[in-house]
Parts: sequence; structure tokens; C-alpha cells
Amino acid sequence: KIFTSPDQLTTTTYDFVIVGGGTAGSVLANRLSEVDNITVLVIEAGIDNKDILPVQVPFLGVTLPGTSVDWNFTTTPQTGLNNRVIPYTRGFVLGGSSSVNLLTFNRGSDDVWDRWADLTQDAGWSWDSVQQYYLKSSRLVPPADNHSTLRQVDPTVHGNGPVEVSVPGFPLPIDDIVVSASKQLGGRFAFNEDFNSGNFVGVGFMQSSVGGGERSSAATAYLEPVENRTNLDILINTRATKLVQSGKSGYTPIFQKLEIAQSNTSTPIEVCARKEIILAAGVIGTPQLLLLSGIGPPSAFKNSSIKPLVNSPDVGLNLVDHPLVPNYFSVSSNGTWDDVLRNGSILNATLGEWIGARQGLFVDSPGNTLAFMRLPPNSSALEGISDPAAGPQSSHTELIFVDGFAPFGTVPQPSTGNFITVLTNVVSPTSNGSVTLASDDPFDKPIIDPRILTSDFDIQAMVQAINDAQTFLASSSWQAEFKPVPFGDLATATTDEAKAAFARNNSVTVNHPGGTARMSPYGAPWGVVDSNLRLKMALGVRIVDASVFPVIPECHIQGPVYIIAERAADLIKAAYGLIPGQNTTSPDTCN
Ligand SMILES: Cc1cc2nc3c(=O)[nH]c(=O)nc-3n(C[C@H](O)[C@H](O)[C@H](O)COP(=O)(O)OP(=O)(O)OC[C@H]3O[C@@H](n4cnc5c(N)ncnc54)[C@H](O)[C@@H]3O)c2cc1C
Repeated sequence: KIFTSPDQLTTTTYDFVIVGGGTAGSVLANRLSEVDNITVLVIEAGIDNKDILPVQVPFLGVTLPGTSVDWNFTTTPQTGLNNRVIPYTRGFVLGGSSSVNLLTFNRGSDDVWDRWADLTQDAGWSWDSVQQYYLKSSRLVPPADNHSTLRQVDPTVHGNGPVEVSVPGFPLPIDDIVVSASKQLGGRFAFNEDFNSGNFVGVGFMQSSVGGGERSSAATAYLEPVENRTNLDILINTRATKLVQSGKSGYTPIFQKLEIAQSNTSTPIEVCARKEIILAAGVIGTPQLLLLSGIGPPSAFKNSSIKPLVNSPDVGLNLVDHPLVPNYFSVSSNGTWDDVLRNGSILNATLGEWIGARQGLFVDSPGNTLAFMRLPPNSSALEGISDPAAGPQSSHTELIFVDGFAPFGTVPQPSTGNFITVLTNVVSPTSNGSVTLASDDPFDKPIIDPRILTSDFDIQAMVQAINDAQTFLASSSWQAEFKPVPFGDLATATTDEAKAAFARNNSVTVNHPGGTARMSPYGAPWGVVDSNLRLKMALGVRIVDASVFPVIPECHIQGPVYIIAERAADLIKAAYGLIPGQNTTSPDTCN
């Protein structure tokens, strides 16, 4: 059941309390409440996801930042971006960021997972071990227009889970050009039939969390189908404000209790978890809640009223994100969708096609094709550092090809003309930032400083990506009809130095942050959780969301979050001997 106020709960004691009904939280809510007599409470700060048209329509995802489904965070002035402050979108809605994201669905290269296994000294995170969780979380479905997907995707590498994944359902004129340029140029631009086969290098078709032309999110795939289970309560519009120490085991604090509130003027209510409190509040919400509870580096509590309870030096650190630069090109073809965003009647007709039959441009997020690219081996960006990518199947940069003027940056769409956009991203960044408290008020926004483009590697890799985009567009496949010409400030950025300046002026983020409660080997002094995702130096708390990434994956990251959450559900079930369909007598109590 979904409740909108804590007064509606008939109990305040559950087996598991999950903080955050987002991507990972929804998976856990589903998988843990599979066990009949296990009770689960989900606390979600945001709103219900149902009946919000721009959440459902894939193309309209780009309009969600700044609306009621967004936490509306911003960064600190970013020194790598000429002190610009940029929006930092996070889902404030059931399904969390999977309800507001731009839908690209990747599972990460095999190398990503094998590196995690090395870093955590736990083979349970290797690809061989987590593959089952990838297969359990998503499945390939036909594209909205049902076209033949031969050579666009390899059905044999996909699974049978609830998240629906498909290739674009509204082919666009540039799709064939991208494929033909890839085949023409080969080498670093070689065609890759399916990134989700584990090799994230080359040019290929976008796969997105879209089924039947609609967004498939953690809320639609995992939460909605089970929201009427009698052992699952979902409380929305309510924040977890503090973990409360409920006892000690030797010197180790136990946290079984959690304060929740609907505003900073309402009296908090305490809920209790007989077995565990699971933090799935995301890469900003999770470290904020830990810090509000006195769990973090001692320095965080120096001038604060918060009593330090657990010395956990890494909480809120290692915030790593993928930077994104929109590169605009004017084109000679009118085969772009620019007029859809300029002309109300075309927009309404396009929306009508979606509403009437789940067909047309709006069945996809902008960008039907993309490239994941490794830097040339002799790149100066790699001189003197160890390669930041996880291995040869992981890339350093990404190019997304959009058949129109993609409204991702600060440059407004021109009122006339046809454009394409190449979004250039650095997917193995080495810049590293933080989330810290602005105050001890849980309703205050925290201080978010991702330090985008502050490392030499990141800026040099971004310049290489901008150059790669232009090399690709110079091929005869592109020059035959579209004839792309750099537009705006990109037109005058003809040297690497000027391109670096262009990147600093125009970069935003792909919204892929991770790492603020990273996992590390059991017993290691660094890291916030162990490789079973249990909060270190405390009992009763596990963390399951993008904050536990030990290092950022070189891909879009919702797929890895689903994998983490599916594996976490099995780790938790194993820890308590929980078997779906079987009753478990629980000796645990709330103290
Ligand atoms: C605009 C945007 C575009 C993106 N595009 C893509 C993409 O195309 N492909 C891709 O793979 N990834 C994309 N991502 C990233 C991806 O969606 C996220 O990394 C992933 O969904 C994060 O999952 P999570 O479980 O860690 O957190 P979330 O899904 O964000 O869940 C956290 C939940 O906790 C709730 N919460 C936070 N604090 C509290 C609290 N104190 N009390 C109660 N509830 C709380 C939040 O409201 C939220 O519902 C994008 C993200 C954004 C924002």
C-alpha cells in the first residue's frame, strides 16, 4: 500500500526499513517482500510516479529537471567550469532517478565488475558472479515500431527481468549514417552490435529502459506490480531525518531506529527495523543521512550540534561523475526533429502519436546511436598515470549522436535551422569531489561539489572526444547529405586549448554520480561499507545504491545500480535465512 502520511501506518515496527523508494530501493522492496511473513517499510521523500506524463514519455525526460520530480539541487561553483554553478538533478519520486533519467541502459563491461572484485577482495562482485543479477533485472523487448532489430542488438546476451529494454522505436535519418560512417572508418569507430555483450568499445545502437514506447523504471518494473502486498508499506512525501543509536554490542553501536518527518516543523516519528535499516537514498541522500546521524569523518561534526557516533572518514567523499559537453553542428539536411521543439502544433501532433498509439519520435529519449571510445594508446592524457579505465573492454569517452538541437546545456535552441548534437562525455573521470552538510537541518540541501573537469586527464580526454566527434562527422557518410558544420562557440574553437576552454564553458553532467559511501574489503580502514554492503563499525545498517560504487563504471549507471540491488537482496536473504514462499520465525526484536 502507498501511504502519504506517517499517521496512516498501523505499526512502526518492521523487519526491514528501506530509506528511499528509488532505483535500488524499489528492487529491495520487491525482492524482500517476496518472503511472506517479512514486513517491509519504504520511506520515500518524493511523490508518487503515477500519471505524470513527462515521466512516462521517453522523449520528455529532458523536461523533468527543475520540476516537482526533481530534488532541484545545484552544485557549488565549479572551479573546472569557470566557477559556474550547475543543476544537479536527482529523482524526487517513486523510482527515484530511474523515473527521471534519460533511459540509456548499460550493464558495464566485464572489466568494470572484475575490477570491483579486485578492489573489494570479494569475487562475489566479479562479472561471472553478478551476471545472474543482470539477467534477473532486465529483459529485451521489441522496439515500439516493431522493426527488425537484426544487427542492432544481440538478443542472446539479455535476461528475463522486469525492467524492459529496447533499441530505438523511431528510426531517424542519422542512424544509418552513424552505422555507415562506423563501417567506413573502422578502427576506433568500429561497429559494436551490442554493448551489453560486455565490450563497451565501438559504435552502436542505444539500448534504453523503454517498453512499448513507455519509460520502464524501478517504480513501474519493481514497485507497482507488488505495491498491494500486505507485508509491504510504502510511505511517500516523508524523509528519513536521522538514524538513532538503539544500543551497543561491545563498543559497536547498533542502529535499529530511524526518525522520519514530513517537514522541519513537524515532530519526527521513530520507526524500528527488527532486522536492518537499508539506506537506498542515493548518492546525495545517503551520505547526508549518515552525516546527520553522526556517522562520518570527525571533522564534519566540529562546529555542529550533531554528536559524532561512528568515525567513518570516507562518508560523503569520492563523489565522481561523468562530465558532458553538447557539441552543436548545423546541417544541410532537413531530416532533423528541430521543429518539434519550436512549433507547438508539431509538438502536439507528435505527443498525440504517442498518446494515441505509443508511436513516433517521443517513444525514444533523444539519441538513437552512440560510441564508446578508448583514447589512442599514445594519448598525452594517459602519460604518467595508470589507465583510469577498468580494462580494455571499458572506454574513456562516449559520443551520443542526436538528430536535433539537444537542449542539454546552456545554449538556447536557435529559432531557425537544422542541427545535430554530439554529446561528448568522459566515462573514466579522475576528478573527485564531495557531499557535505550545509547545516544540521535535514531539510536543508547539502553542499554538492563534484569538482567536474578538475583533473588534467578529464579535460584532455574531453578534448579528444570533441576531436573524435569532428573526425567522425568529416567522413564521407556524413558529408554526402548532412554536411555538419560546427555551430556557435565550437566553430571558433579550432585548437586543443580553445576546445578545452569550450568544454569548461559548456560542460554539464551526465548525472551519473557515485561513490559517496564506497565499498571496500572487510576490515579495510577506507570505505564506508564492506563488500556485503554493511555499514562498517556499526550494526543494523546496510547501504544499497550508487553511493557504494568503489569506482565509477565506464557506462551509464542505472544498470549497475539494478545489479547491485538484486545482489544485495540475495545477500540479505542469505544473512537471515529468508526463502520466498516460506515462513521465517524471526527472533529479532526492536529495542
Ligand atoms: C537527469 C538524469 C539522467 C540520467 N540518465 C541516465 C541514463 O540515461 N542512463 C543511466 O543508466 N543512468 C542515468 N542516470 C543515472 C541513474 O538514473 C542513477 O544513477 C540511478 O537511478 C541511481 O539510483 P539510486 O538507487 O542510487 O538512487 P535514486 O534512484 O536517486 O534513489 C534515491 C531515492 O531516495 C530518495 N531519498 C533521498 N533522500 C531521502 C531521505 N532522506 N528520506 C527518504 N527518501 C530519500 C530519493 O527521493 C530517491 O527516490 C541519470 C540520472 C539523472 C538524474
